[in-house]
Amino acid sequence: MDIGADDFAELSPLLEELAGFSESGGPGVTRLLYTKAWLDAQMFLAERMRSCGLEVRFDRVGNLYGRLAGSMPGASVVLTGSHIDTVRAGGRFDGAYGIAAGLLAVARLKEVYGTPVRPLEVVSFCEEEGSRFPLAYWGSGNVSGMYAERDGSGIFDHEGISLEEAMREAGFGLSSQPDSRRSDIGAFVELHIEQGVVLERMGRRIGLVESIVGQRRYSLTLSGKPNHAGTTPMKMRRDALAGAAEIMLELEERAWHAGDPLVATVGRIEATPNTPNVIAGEVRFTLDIRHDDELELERFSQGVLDASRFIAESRQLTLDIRSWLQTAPVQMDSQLVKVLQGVSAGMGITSRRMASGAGHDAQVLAGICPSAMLFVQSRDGISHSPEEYTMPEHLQEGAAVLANCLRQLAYGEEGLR
Ligand SMILES: NC(=O)NC(NC(N)=O)C(=O)[O-]
Ligand SMILES: [Zn+2]
Ligand SMILES: [Zn+2]
Repeated sequence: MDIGADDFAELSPLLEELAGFSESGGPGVTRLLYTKAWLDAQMFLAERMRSCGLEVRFDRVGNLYGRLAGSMPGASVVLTGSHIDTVRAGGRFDGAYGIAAGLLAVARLKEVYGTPVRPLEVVSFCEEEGSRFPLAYWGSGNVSGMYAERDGSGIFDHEGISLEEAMREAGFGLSSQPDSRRSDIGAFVELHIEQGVVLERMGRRIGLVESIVGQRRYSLTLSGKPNHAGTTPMKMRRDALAGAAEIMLELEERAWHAGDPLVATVGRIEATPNTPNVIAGEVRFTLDIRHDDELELERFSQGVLDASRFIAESRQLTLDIRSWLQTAPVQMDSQLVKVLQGVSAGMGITSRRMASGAGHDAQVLAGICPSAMLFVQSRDGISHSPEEYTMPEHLQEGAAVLANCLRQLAYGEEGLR
């Protein structure tokens, strides 16, 4: 008998508990890499994994694993899970859902079917969003080899704390801890909220992700001359904030012109000294650019950077550009997508193949093992916001589909390369 949505009544309370691990003050959930809220959440999950009878371990960068050993010697691991970090003032489902559902799914499989053939693991990746440090996928990237632990040096957060320092402060980065890099994973299945409106509009319950967009992220620093707002005539100004505004509008206009699926965002801006009666001497801001075609993505990004240089020069500003994320669009494993589709259909649950405009750990894991993703609906497509919401019945249904997929992958003698 298949596991069903009713087996996951504990899911919403677990997500509620996880949402409690947040920087205080709200709104929404803020759980940035290696902060106290982050560490408390990982420790809470570790305890929960232990109480479900899983073997628990942290790796060197702070990824947390719960493992159910398999009976076949040397068999590759079937892995599920997602990321524990959030954006600033994010929702309670992005990332946390895939971990909570994965944990309960593995626990339920253990209860119902006992020891699997292949080892079954749930992971709580330490970081995916790129919200604290100018770097994203630190967790899965250390697993895949996209990053090495030493890449944490020379990367600083807003307050000038290095990634390396923050990692050590949280109790990681020790040579006694297991190396993060893995080569024993046979398949990765990540369950996540859609964060868009496709499923809701189409009236489908499960999204089967076929591809994930490519991304570019940059930090731009424009420098001009801070000066008095009252005594400096307009023609004598070198106003970094006005220059930044012009670049932002140029970016937006180019993005409109390029059309779907190109999207471009300036999500963060900091002006110095950020005072009403001082012309801004320096402005730092970010660019986030995405497309499902690598050539288009690269062409658009270079065009925007050239235009930004031109704007800076014409305003006598200096421009420093730092590129800190470049990911190519990634296809999910077609065989695995078929497995997920078959399981959904077998449970009588409607599904739809789709692309993801959000980045995910699954795109990083795809570099080392067959990877695929399941989506559930997001109310009104809202995410990266305290308003993020998915109905409990949808959450539970997604967990049940995940559990049955994991069962197919880990409890059969065949099916994995
Ligand atoms: N699922 C996500 O929200 N991912 C986000 N984070 C990364 N790293 O892409 C994003 O911005 O799309
Ligand atoms: Zn996110
Ligand atoms: Zn996410």
